[in-house]
Amino acid sequence: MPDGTILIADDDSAIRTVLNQALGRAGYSVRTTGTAAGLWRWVSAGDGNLVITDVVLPDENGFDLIPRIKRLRPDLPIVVMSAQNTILTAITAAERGAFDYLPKPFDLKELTSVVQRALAVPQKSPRELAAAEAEGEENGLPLIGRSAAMQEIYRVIARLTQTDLTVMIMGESGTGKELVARALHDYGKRRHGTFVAVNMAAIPKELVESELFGHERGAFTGATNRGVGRFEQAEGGTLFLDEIGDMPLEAQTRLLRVLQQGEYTTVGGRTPIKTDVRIIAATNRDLRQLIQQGLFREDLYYRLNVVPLRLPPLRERAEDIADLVRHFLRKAEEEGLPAKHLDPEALDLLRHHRWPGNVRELENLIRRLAVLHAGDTIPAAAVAAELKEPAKSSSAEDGEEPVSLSAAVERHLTKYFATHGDRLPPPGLYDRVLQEIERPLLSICLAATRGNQIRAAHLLGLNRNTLRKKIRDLGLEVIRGLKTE
Ligand SMILES: Nc1ncnc2c1ncn2[C@@H]1O[C@H](COP(=O)(O)OP(=O)(O)OP(=O)(O)O)[C@@H](O)[C@H]1O
Repeated sequence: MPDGTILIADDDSAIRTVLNQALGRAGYSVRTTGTAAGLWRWVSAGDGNLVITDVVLPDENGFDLIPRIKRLRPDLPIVVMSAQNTILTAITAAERGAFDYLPKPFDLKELTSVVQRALAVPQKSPRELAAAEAEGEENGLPLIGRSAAMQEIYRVIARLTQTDLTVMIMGESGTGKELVARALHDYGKRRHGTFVAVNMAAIPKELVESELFGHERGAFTGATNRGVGRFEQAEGGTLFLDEIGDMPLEAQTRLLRVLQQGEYTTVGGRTPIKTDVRIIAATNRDLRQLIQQGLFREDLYYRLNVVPLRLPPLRERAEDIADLVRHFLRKAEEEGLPAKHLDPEALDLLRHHRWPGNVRELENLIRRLAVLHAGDTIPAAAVAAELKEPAKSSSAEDGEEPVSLSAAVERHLTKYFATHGDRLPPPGLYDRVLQEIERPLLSICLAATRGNQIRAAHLLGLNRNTLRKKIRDLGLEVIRGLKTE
């Protein structure tokens, strides 16, 4: 039979009754009150082994009460319940020293298991009471969505704010992986350090190592100066490695060393450099499959996957769509567009869409509707037309197949430039980019003509000798009869 007295503060008498019964049945003795003053009286008298409190109480905000309780009784665990289910509620609860946070409505089984854990773990002394952001102010929220799936994400983020653990964020493109990584940084211990994001897929493979670890002067052709790597930039802060599955094997080995020994060497350098960087990785690919194919190191996978966080696709949390739409419409308004809202039927259409490009696709669609639609209520027909519309110029952003080659190249290059922040990419970009395009262009044409160079030259509109030279320069393998017709 578990023992311990649980003090419950909630102004809703129905909730008090339900909790009283559920925890009483589980064997605890329970005392309930509808006010902060009632709770404070018990706590200051030394009663109770655990507090469960609502945030909004008639006489005081639960969040203001927590630090006082913690000062008086640092070991008394506090569980916060709230119907204001935003990321800030979860984080504020963690910052104020709450043991856990339960978004309302919650499952009673979940409550009992939180209670068991809280009573089993000896509480730490109160943590730094960081100034909490104004609660419930949706405008400033980094992540929108109150679905159960997002609540779970917020709780994990809140638990991680006091740690430096390596996190692996998994999720389809556009689900908000980078946003979560930023939230982990912005609300964590390293928030005063720099957040550096690098997209592995956007950097030419041969440059990944120097990009991450920096290079010495003369380390390779074109390295006329010492190059500062992303690790150095992120010192004391967080390094976000996006699309980690695209990291070449040699760079993986260097990264593993950082995670094992906390040090690295620059490209062309010999002296190991100590580093203090928190790593957050993200992927939209199945890393286990890449491991099986020999493309990803298993030992690195385990080092990165200390805390796995799976971001659900938007189609699995359709209940978040209304909040997201409101958020994006408000953003459009802030950008100077007239205020608009969506007709309920239009919203329904959005709830039933599959969203292959996830939140990014929704964001772009709302922006398009806000720009293109004249009236202040956007009707279902306008949404239906947009959803039916095949790719438009911004659909590459939506995570669907890009419309045109130039749109795809533009998207790729924009990402590539963005990964350099204020700096410019290494010189020689023109030739590198053209080669990247030339290579698939030639190999696809050669495959289509079953390696017949005369036909391939004709298809390309190139002189045969020019094609032959390009094949040689690019080191392409030409296999005859590659493609069966
Ligand atoms: N929960 C959310 N609330 C508000 N905006 C969101 C949310 N999730 C994603 N977004 C927005 O959607 C867009 C895509 O998000 P983000 O870049 O974080 O996704 P991602 O998973 O990292 O994508 P990719 O895998 O393509 O890099 C961004 O503009 C981001 O602001």
